[in-house]
Amino acid sequence: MEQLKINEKINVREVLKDLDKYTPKRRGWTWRKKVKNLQMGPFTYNDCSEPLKNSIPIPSAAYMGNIDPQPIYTITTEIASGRFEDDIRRMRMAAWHGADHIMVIRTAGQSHYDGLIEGTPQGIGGIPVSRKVVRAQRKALDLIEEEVGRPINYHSYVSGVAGPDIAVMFAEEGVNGAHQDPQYNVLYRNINMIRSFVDAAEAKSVMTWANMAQIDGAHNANATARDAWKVMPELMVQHGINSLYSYKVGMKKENICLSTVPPTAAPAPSLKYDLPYAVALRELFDEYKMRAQMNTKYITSSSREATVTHVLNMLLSRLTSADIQSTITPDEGRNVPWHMYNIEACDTAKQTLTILDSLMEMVELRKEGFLRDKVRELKERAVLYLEEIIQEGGYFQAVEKGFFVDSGMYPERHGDGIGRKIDGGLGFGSVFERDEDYLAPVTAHFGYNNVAQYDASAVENPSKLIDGSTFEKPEKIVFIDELDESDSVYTRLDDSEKYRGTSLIKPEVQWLGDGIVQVEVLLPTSRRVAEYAAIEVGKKLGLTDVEVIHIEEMHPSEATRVQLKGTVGFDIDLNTIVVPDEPEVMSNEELWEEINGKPMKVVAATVGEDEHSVGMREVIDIKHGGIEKWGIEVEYLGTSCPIEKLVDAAIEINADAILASTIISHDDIHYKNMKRIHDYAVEKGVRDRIMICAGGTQVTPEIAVKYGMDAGFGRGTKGIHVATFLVKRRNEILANK
Ligand SMILES: Cc1ncc(COP(=O)(O)O)c(/C=N\CC[C@H](N)C(=O)O)c1O
Repeated sequence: MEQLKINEKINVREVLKDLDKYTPKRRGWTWRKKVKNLQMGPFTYNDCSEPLKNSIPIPSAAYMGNIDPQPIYTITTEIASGRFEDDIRRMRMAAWHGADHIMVIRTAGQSHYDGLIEGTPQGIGGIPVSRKVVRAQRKALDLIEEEVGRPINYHSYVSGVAGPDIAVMFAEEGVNGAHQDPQYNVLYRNINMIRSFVDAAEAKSVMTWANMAQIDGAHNANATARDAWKVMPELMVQHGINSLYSYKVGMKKENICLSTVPPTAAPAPSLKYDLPYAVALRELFDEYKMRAQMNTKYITSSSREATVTHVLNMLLSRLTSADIQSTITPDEGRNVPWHMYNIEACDTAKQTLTILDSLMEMVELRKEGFLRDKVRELKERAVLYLEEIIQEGGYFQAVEKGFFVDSGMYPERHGDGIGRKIDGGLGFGSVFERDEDYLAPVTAHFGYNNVAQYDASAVENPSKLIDGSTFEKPEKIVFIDELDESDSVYTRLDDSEKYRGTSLIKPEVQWLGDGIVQVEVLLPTSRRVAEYAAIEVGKKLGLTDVEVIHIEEMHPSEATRVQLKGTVGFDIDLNTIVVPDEPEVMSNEELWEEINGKPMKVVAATVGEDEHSVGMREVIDIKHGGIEKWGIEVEYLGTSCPIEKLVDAAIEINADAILASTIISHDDIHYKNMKRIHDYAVEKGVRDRIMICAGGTQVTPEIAVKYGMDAGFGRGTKGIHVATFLVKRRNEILANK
């Protein structure tokens, strides 16, 4: 499949073609490459990695030459709408916004499938992670990483009763990272603990062969505990159990990532809890990688609140360390995350980590006092907890006794932990001791394997007995296409075909053509009433399936803020839309020649009671690419300039044009001022020989003209746009004389 074209959408049908012949370009995890003293624009960065070939910077980059610095941390976004074909589109968006770790949430309950899922059925809250889905998404990511110019790590979960099967499939398919932690099976999926640990050894052995990065499941205790900060001691023990088990299976420490979440959020005094914990963890596990996940427990339907929490989570990462910064979408508390919120999460991570560049060159953590006392206390609690587990006979016994996720902070116990039976849970009784003559002629197999009985020279390479396993001979992989002719990507593509490659588009939040929009209203009534009044607003707007997704009191009786979602019943036909051409601009040479040939004078000011000056200065000053650059003579009258003074000055110096900056738009004062300038110039009898332009962030050009301007300039206007207009309009006036 040829490279992606920036101005063309990814063609999912193309991606699906010849999937049975696709083999992964590489295996294993790719870390970002640090660039020491990275120069971007006028700035030097110390904690950044190589810039991208193509990307979308945060909006304020517009003030700084559109630079888009990439922090050194890998940035994760979790994508799983249930339709992998739409997730591919979102992956492309996220990659352009700086994500290089795409984590795919699995369909509800996939941990309980005792085997692989095949084909491309639609998922619930995630996608059924099947070989075909993995292959299609990895193939799409090959194209997307080419487009942005940075390797992208593809990641999902090796958990559940089919863990080893999934690990093998991931290894065959070039998956780059996965969650693998037997404790997750035991505590959160009630899978038998013997089965879980035996499977984990196999799965980890395979992941090691594939050089995959592993993320553990400790973050689940944060999310599950009554009070997340109470499980800090046990979390360190959980990390230790999975990390050491992985290491003993043969996994390299640099591929073992501890999944650590700041345990609290406001209104708790968070850093008093989160910082000591983060320091203690990193001191105990300094040989391993840190996968910092943002807090998902104390997240509500307020995307603003989630974003603030996540920004401070990244301050914590910078104050301590992180190798992977996993983002949580700010709408996680109210939806199956939508496209735009995955992108917001990526931008929040990139923006915050960039702001905090070089932080630890300027601050250091105190070596005595509260922080150190708490760090020590947490370590002591963790060691005591581990000692008691050993006293009780080990991990399995401790789980049986409900040691884990107890709501008391160890050694305080409330007896309400998650208890699991050694002889219980899914898969109990399914583990058998291998016979004397047990043989599995495969690669990366864990444990006893009597290869020598057939060929002593093959002991280190059992698959030699069958001339290579699927790891050595990918052509031996059996690729199963679809199992269900109705529930597959093809039926879904057919259903939404009319929005592919036609002139029809529809608003969407997660799936092409889903028609869902979000509306924000503020209603001058109480919360309870506003909830129902907002739904009426949605219905009167013609929306169906109207639901309130966030509601917030401004005051018990004065007002309530409501965000709702609903579905539109219409398509937009792009053939019926008039899209004005981009304002063309003249070249430097053309402008210099024009102004040299016919000098031009303008009078400029910010009008009315308005002190904003930055915009106008950018349009005027040479160093910002302003109109003086081409020799236009400017008389700048400053800010809060009366209309009459502006026009009188233009008359006095016989100016060719007036430039009025109108930033404040309250009660449409900007348009009212435009009309006053026009009317006063008419009254003075000079309107036909002086061009009048108005500009400002809230100015809509078409409306400015309606209020008597020759031209209006909105957000993002540059000097060259204004200079081009003035020269062209003056030539028109001269031609008509
Ligand atoms: C160790 C482990 N295995 C499997 C799963 C999920 O597996 P199911 O298919 O059973 O849902 C999880 C869940 N957490 C991952 C999402 C979180 N937001 C994260 O980024 O880590 C897990 O932690």
